[in-house]
Amino acid sequence: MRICVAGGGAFGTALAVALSGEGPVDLYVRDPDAVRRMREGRDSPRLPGVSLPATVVPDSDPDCLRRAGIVLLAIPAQKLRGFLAEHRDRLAGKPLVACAKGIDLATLRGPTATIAEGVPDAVPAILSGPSFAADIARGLPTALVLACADERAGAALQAALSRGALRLYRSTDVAGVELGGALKNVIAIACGAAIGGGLGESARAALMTRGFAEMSRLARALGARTETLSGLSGLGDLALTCGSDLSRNFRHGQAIGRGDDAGTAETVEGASTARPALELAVAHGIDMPVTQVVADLVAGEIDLTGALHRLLDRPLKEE
Ligand SMILES: NC(=O)C1=CN([C@@H]2O[C@H](COP(=O)(O)OP(=O)(O)OC[C@H]3O[C@@H](n4cnc5c(N)ncnc54)[C@H](O)[C@@H]3O)[C@@H](O)[C@H]2O)C=CC1
Ligand SMILES: O=C(CO)COP(=O)(O)O
Repeated sequence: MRICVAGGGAFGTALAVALSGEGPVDLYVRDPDAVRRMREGRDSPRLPGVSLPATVVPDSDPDCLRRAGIVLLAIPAQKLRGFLAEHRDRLAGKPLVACAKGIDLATLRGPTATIAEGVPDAVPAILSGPSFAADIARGLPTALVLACADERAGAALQAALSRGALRLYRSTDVAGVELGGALKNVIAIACGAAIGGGLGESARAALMTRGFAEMSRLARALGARTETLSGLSGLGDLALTCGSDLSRNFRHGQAIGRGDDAGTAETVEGASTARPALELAVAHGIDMPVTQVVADLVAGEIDLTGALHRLLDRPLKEE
């Protein structure tokens, strides 16, 4: 079955490379100049040092989406709704695997609900878990989780998308897998800010642990299973992203913590997910102090000192 990866950024390109060992994989990239450069140089500026196998087929003709039996959507969370609206007819009836980690700012929906609304007859699924694009592209061992509400479709996708070093677990807990991936990015910004601001490793561990507690509270309130959050998309990805400056979310936080200009050039999903996560928390009566602080830090409404006081001055409580 022909696979098409939509989105020629770091993750989409890495997935196309990893999946291309068993036959050609189309990589839909909307910019024809970028496609020409990828075809000529067999590389991508988003993945320095990685060469694209001949079986990765960059294509700016969106009809490659129509030809595919499975489409992986490596499009950032805030761009997914627009992408689906533009290509709705080409995507109709297919399994669509969202690879984004975020919550839509305008609708407060995760990627699979965005797919269900945008392409009602598609089979929505989500792929998430600890994985830097550069690791996947180099064929380093990676374990991810693929969640699909339809158990049979999920098992078929798991089989079709697993490769030697790319090991996919499956789940039917779509909400848990989506929220694990989306919310950990927010906590990674908090950890980056702590490290960038010189607050120390103990502060990072505290933020990871209390951050995980609030991620789990919100996910449970939204129908997720608690054990999903303790899995790859949740605790696993939290450990990766909060502990490494290969993470863009972590680096964004580091810049904020140092008082530098954090910039807007890179995709930093946690910066746009903090606010909608908070709106969902308020709607469900859930306390998310770390997420609140990140939303305000990212918006420039408080600085690191203000954030620190906010968290430390909270009333003492049971763990
Ligand atoms: N980079 C990584 O290591 C990982 C990224 N992810 C997730 O994957 C998603 C994408 O991330 P990256 O690829 O790293 O970001 P990126 O910024 O490198 O690439 C995003 C790509 O999406 C394309 N795009 C945006 N709107 C589009 C549209 N309407 N039509 C066609 N293409 C469009 C952009 O042109 C760009 O090439 C994010 O949600 C991220 O959290 C997940 C795991 C690992
Ligand atoms: O999601 C990721 C790793 O699992 C990538 O993290 P960043 O988007 O923070 O770089």
